Amino acid sequence: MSADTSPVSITQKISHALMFILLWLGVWSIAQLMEYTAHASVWFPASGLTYAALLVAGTAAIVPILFCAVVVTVITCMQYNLPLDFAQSIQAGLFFGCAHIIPYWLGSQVFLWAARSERLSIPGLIIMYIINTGVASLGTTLLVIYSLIISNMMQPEEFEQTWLAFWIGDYAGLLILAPIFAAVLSNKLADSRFDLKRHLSPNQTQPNSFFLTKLLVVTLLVLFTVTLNRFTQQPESAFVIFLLVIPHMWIACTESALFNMLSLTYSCMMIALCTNLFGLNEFVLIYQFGIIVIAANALFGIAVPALMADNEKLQAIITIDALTQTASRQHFMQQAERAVNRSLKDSDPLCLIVFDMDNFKKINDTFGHSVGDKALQRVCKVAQLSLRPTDLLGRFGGDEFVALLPDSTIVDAQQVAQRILYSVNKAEVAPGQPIQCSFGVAQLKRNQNFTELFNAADSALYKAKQRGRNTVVSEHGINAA
Ligand SMILES: Nc1nc2c(ncn2[C@@H]2O[C@H](COP(=O)(O)OP(=O)(O)OP(=O)(O)O)[C@@H](O)[C@H]2O)c(=O)[nH]1
Repeated sequence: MSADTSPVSITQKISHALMFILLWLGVWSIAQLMEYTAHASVWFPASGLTYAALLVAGTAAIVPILFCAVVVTVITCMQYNLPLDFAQSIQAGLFFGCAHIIPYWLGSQVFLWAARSERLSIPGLIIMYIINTGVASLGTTLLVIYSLIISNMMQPEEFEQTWLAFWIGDYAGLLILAPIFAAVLSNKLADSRFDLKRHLSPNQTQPNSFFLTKLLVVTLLVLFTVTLNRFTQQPESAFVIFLLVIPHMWIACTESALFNMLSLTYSCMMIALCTNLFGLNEFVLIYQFGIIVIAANALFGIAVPALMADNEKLQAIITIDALTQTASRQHFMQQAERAVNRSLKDSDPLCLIVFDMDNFKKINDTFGHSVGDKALQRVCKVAQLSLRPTDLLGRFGGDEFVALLPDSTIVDAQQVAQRILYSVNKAEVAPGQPIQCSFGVAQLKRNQNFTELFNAADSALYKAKQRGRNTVVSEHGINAA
């Protein structure tokens, strides 16, 4: 068995490693296009890929990334004509690889632990992610610069002017791209250790309306900022880029997490390319900070649709009885109190029917709880068919139900109760075993409140039980015809 499966898993591992290598080198080449000074890009997408790969694939991602680190170091040595021979550049590549991987490995494992423990809410997890990636990218920055210095690829005095741009570039790549790469990789890998979809509400694969308009606003704002900055050559005009927070919050609050991240990637690519094209290297740190602030804000926005969906679920739990899909006791009481006030104010009649299944305990004991549950559901379905859309059916607990009938007199309500009883009797728990119910009906009087109305209907129900069950009794003790 293992002889059969191990070659497949080795093949899979090799194909995953090749995928990491191709993806990483591709992403690194894109970053090269956006490099505005030696060793520093406006943002560094490869950092996002490294973090995501370590998060999703764990140690399996280390060797391919290390290999890529060596390859890009050899290329960089040639690109900058650095005085390193081949063996030295390989050694420098290994140093760079370790310095790049170790902090991201630690950061991703801490994040994985937090996500798996499920102790943090989505906003909590996002805060944790923003801090975690910030610290990890700072750690990587310091270690990588140190590795470049000891490998003679960078002079110690270059540290001061490089570290901040280096850090922010890595941080931006991480903040924006790691979630996208994590989603792509966890889809591709069968043994993924992290599934982003579990933590966010299921992603829509289609954008919502006006998505293109939102992107157009983003595009115009970036173009406006870089044009203004180009003409004025003043740092003040570069700060206009922070206004991107507005369209990105609009996108974050109205689009799924996927389109939120894609639009952020689009903005960052645009900013990086435009600052290059418009020759704004002097102000690039402002743009980098703009990217970080916009991305961190938009990440919080991801939580909004998820929180709204959670809220809707909670609202449904509070207002609807899970078994019968009728109004919960709490919701029914709220609605009934409002209806009572309205009825008293407008002098409109209002009635309440309280009904309870007969010998329900026996049904449970004889046929089991699940048959009992089905009987409860059946009674509600049948009752609902006899009610108007303006009536409200609720479950007060166990096998006791209530129906509120606005604009109905006691005669109307008795007829409705009779109709329900008739339909309920036609339903069977088992062949030859019809469901039976007892009903109490009452009409609201002047100066009564809901509790008094309920007590009147409930004591009518008590009489119905005393009179042999399976009948309708009104508050005056009269059996309905
Ligand atoms: N299957 C099921 N049983 C429930 C549920 N909630 C309460 N019960 C049962 O409903 C039964 C209600 O029993 P009783 O209050 O004695 O009422 P009854 O047997 O209908 O007797 P009468 O009302 O006097 O006719 C209890 O056995 C509860 O365990 C539920 O959600 N599902």
